[in-house]
Amino acid sequence: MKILKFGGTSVGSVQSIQTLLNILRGEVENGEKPVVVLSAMSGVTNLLVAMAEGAANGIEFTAQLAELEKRHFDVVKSLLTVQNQNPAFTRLKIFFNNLEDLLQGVLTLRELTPKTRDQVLSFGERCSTLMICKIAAQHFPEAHCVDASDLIRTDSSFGQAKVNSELTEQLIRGFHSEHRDKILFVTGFIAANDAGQLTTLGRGGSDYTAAIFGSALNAQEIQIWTDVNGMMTADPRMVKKAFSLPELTYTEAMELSYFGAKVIYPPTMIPAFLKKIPIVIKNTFEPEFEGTVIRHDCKPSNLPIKGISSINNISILNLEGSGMVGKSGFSGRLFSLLAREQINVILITQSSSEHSITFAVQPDDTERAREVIEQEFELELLAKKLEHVVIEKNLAIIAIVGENMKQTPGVSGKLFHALGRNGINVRAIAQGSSEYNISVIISAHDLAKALNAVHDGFFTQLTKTLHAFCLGTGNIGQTLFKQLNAHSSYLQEHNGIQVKIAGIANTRKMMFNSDGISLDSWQDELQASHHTADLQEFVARMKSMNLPNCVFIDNTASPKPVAFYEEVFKSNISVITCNKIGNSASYQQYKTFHDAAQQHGVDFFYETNVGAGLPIIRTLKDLMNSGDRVAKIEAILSGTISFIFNNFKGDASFHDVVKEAQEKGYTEPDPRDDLSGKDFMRKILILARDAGYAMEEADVKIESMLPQSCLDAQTVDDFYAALKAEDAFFSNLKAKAEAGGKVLRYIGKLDNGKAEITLQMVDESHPFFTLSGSDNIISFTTDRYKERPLVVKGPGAGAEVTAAGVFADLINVGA
Ligand SMILES: NC(=O)c1ccc[n+]([C@@H]2O[C@H](COP(=O)([O-])OP(=O)(O)OC[C@H]3O[C@@H](n4cnc5c(N)ncnc54)[C@H](O)[C@@H]3O)[C@@H](O)[C@H]2O)c1
Ligand SMILES: N[C@@H](CCO)C(=O)O
Ligand code: NA
Repeated sequence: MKILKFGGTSVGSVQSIQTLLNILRGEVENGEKPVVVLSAMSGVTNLLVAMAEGAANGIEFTAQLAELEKRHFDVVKSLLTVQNQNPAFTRLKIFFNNLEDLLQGVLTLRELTPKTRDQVLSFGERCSTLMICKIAAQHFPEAHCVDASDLIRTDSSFGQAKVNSELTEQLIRGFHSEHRDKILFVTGFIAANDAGQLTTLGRGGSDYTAAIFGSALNAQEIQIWTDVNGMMTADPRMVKKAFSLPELTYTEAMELSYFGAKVIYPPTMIPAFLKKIPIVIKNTFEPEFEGTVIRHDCKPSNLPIKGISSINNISILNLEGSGMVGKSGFSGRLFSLLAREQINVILITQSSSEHSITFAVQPDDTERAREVIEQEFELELLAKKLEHVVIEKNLAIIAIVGENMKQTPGVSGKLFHALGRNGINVRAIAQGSSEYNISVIISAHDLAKALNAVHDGFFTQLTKTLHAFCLGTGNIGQTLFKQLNAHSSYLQEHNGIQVKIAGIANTRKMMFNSDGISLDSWQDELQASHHTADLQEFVARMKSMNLPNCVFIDNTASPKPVAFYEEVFKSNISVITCNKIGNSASYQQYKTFHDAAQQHGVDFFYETNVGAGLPIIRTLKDLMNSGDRVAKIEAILSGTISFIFNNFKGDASFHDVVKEAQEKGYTEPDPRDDLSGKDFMRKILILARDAGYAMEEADVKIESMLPQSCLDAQTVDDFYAALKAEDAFFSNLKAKAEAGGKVLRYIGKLDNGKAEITLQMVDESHPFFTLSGSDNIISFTTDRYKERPLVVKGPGAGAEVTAAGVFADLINVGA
């Protein structure tokens, strides 16, 4: 025997009622004679409340009553044959007349007692059940309408009546045994006291009705038909990646939905829980979907948690003072007081020093809680054994739930890591020793970010989403977007990583989208954006969007973004940069950035600062972290100059080769930065600092390869003109090298803390002789790589390899 309960939306429209009939047909064809429990049509209970409360305040209800009638009559007209309509209209009309009389009474007396209110509300379920039973009878002649107020006995606590379980079960069993051949359609939510006066069962009342019937009749299962796909891993309005859970234990269901349950209200399920009757939550609007089964014996799962629940607005009250230290009975007094005042305490924490107690309540209860506490503990306050109650508002609770966390170390670590890494401050923590639930209190402002970060952290089989804010849409920036676009589905499938570009800015415009800017149309969108670029605002927006796994990417060659790095780190946002200015300005600044990133637990990646995408920074870091010591670095680290020397052959002009290097995207936006040695100097400086030397720019000796006239040029155009005029100078240089069977090489060296860059002519015995294209080469001589150095070599400039390096840094964020 099964119980099928249909909620408001499942009986709310002609279409959903047709689905309901199909679901029922499936059961009947399997030989079932289910008990069907029904809610009021969606929106009807609220309408009844509004009418009743309105009437108590002298407000007319005729129009609302007409609306109520119409909603039911429209269904009757659509789903009952003409000859069956009149009897249904007559019966419904009697209900509406009774309701009207009642409301008229309320209007006249201007008074709405809880008892009358229950009577008014009962019409929602009574009308829907009558109507649906009549419709069902056309298909199933054994349909039989049952008013649950004849069977469920309660006390007289109107609005939230307590069920007399023993008597009720007797009545239900007796009734059912006489109607075994019937399909019973039962009104949810309503009951009656011993005097036969109507009562209601409170929140989740129809689910409760289903559980009461299920328990009384020892049902094999209780199906709860609603409008969502079962219970989910988190609130789907805040966590887009939330997914439906196939199975939960009763305890998990309780814990998960304790905080702001939407799907079911588990306390109502206790009768089913006690008898170990499985509860199946199904979606009327997607009946094939399996939904969630809540049962006693779930299949083992290897996930440490089942889901994350949350309450989006709570307050906490903090009590401190010597008066409670070592004093038994203090918390007893406190919490009995709150219970007496019907103030629901959502969460409690107390430190083992017993000096303070913190507890969470609904915002509406906050002030009253303070008042009653300060009254109750007036003497302690006067004697200064207790401080005044401190209230904090605008907080939220996030809780991870699952029976698997019991005896599993590392679960709380994961939770706090996800929160900490995203800069979410934890105000209070609670974990019961049953280990089913770890709850933390955070700022309400951080809730969505926290939920997503924690969800990503625990459900790693799902995609992890990185939110990137990118500065610079030039050579590198554009290429990065192209690569991300081309590679996004692979990344998602194979690495479980999704990159959303949440912000883009260049020197002219900026734009934002927390759902991710389209990488097909970003150029048009940026062009059309009404936001004028403003770095300060860009950073402020990035912070206020408060997205999880957030990364700031600097693809500019400007010092301006660098001024914001520290602030960005302090906001727990990682920084990736191909811009060398940040790391190569003062050592103090370099150190500040590294310290700030470390202190805030975020990443600072800049692989492309040296040798573009070649693994140079990473290699050096690994050497250092594993306890090696760098004795010497020798390197060619200008892709531009490499390219120039490798192509400056025969009768090629130096000027033309430089132009070509720029066109190929090897040079800095201003090629003088390459040819003056400045770009190389920055790289040597960054390597030296990463190798542990607190060096400054002035400590790097640079032998310039440019004649003074080129260095003096004001603009890039002037520079090219000067270069052209100096063609003979470079041709001579080349001839001299060639005459000796040598090539020109611009080589940097870091030797025991001394750095220099020199122009050399090397013969084929030199390891750097055979370099080609835009290749960089770097050799690390270290304590461990002493005899033969560790060498990294390959193309060290160009948009593709640089963007690829930024891309790789991005994928490693948070790894
Ligand atoms: N080309 C390479 O091989 C290579 C290799 C490694 C590193 N890099 C570095 O990549 C960076 C970018 O080089 P590029 O060739 O793409 O330069 P680019 O001139 O083509 O593009 C720079 C972009 O930055 C934007 N920009 C500049 N100042 C800005 C500001 N204050 N706010 C917002 N946006 C700003 C510009 O609008 C432009 O879109 C440089 O720092 C360079 O050193 C380049
Ligand atoms: N302009 C740089 C780009 C790589 O940092 C070079 O030529 O090496
Ligand atoms: Na590199």
